[in-house]
Amino acid sequence: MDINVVNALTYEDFVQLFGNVVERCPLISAAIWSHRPFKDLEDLEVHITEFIHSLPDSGKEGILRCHPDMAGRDLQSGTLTRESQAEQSQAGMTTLDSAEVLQMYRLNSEYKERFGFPFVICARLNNKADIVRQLSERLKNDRAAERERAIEEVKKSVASGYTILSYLTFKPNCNKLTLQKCLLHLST
Ligand SMILES: NC(=O)N[C@H]1NC(=O)NC1=O
Repeated sequence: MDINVVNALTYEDFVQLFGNVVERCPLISAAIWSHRPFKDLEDLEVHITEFIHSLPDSGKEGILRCHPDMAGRDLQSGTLTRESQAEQSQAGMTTLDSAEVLQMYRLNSEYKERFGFPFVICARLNNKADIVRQLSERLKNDRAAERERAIEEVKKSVASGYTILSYLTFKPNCNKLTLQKCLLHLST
């Protein structure tokens, strides 16, 4: 896997490719571009999660507030990003019945009222039952503990099963030349 192509990207192409690795937070990729060259894609993921970890509480809460609710209005109105749409769909959020949609709305509303940021979970690692259970259980946390718990879920979305490479193959609408250049080199 040739990481040199990623390291050679202009910051414009880098942000276009990786800008939504953290939902609706392109600033993070724009910032870690300064840390290239990356040893490999795992090193790139580590830089992203370390940047998040280094933020003050207000910055971490800002990242959380950029996440759309699970089964929320963005899903209902079709305004989720491509990544979120796939993640929420995979977790069963697109096949809820009306009672389940109402339950998620009520739990999300209670959560946001209590914490001032939305319930965030790595949807790809959870199913519908997990999400409802975690939302109900995490409502009982204190604010500081829940902020850190939610940020851990964001980091799981960046690292674990969701490698940056799978992200790369996932974004066909980004700059074709950049993507083809990356995939050609990264797959060798
Ligand atoms: N609220 C929330 O966790 N939203 C995000 N999580 C995820 O995996 N996809 C999303 O849209």
